[in-house]
Amino acid sequence: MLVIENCRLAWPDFKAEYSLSVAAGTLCAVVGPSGGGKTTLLHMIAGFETPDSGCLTFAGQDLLRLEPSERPVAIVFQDHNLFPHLTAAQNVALGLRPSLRLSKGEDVLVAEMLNAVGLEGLERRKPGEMSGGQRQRVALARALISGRPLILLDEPFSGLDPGLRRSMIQLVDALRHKRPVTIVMTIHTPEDVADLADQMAYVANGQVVASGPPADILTGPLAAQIAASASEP
Ligand SMILES: Nc1ncnc2c1ncn2[C@@H]1O[C@H](COP(=O)(O)OP(=O)(O)OP(=O)(O)O)[C@@H](O)[C@H]1O
Repeated sequence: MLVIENCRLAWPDFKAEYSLSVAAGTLCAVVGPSGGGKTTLLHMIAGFETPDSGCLTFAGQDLLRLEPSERPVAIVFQDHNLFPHLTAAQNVALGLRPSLRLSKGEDVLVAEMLNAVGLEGLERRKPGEMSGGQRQRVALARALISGRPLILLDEPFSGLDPGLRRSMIQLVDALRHKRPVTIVMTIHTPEDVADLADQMAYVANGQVVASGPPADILTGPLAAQIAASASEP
């Protein structure tokens, strides 16, 4: 279980106080208006931002005592942060061994992960030789192969066309059923994830205003606001 309790952050122009619980092995979609604090929430979980007060635990472990690199967290950003001079296989392998010195068994794991995300045959391509969707698959594979149990996806598929976006979300859903991971994903298009997410959290003005089953959130009192934020450019 990921538990965030009254975690406060304050900048001159933005104040946040987050409280949210996400059950282990579930997919939580974070929605809400632009500037509402979705990315900041993920950055805080990953350790890029430190709350002034509050509690943040995962599987009972106090994450606030850990450096970002020590946290059981892998994060995928919208711009996916791939290394342009490395092949798809090497970019994925970084999630396993930052030195890229892989054992034979680890080579096999990388190949299996590339297959799992539908990139068989493209192992030797560099990011510049792949489509946006293929690059996102590499970034996803790198996060998943890290073996870290908490995966944070920050608008990972928003640059893709609607059909590809939906199929990437289905891929995330399929992969999480193969290996138990807890996923928190920010998304601008709640309808893409409504039938797959276990939980939806609406974040606005630096707070989790509501959280629950997607059907309840999408048809509840916030329905109009969620629809409005989904139609923002
Ligand atoms: N390091 C920082 N210092 C000061 N302000 C920051 C910092 N990081 C984020 N903010 C502010 O926090 C607010 C929330 O930003 P955030 O990126 O979390 O929103 P968001 O909901 O993810 O928006 P979007 O949907 O547009 O990506 C913004 O006003 C932003 O300017």
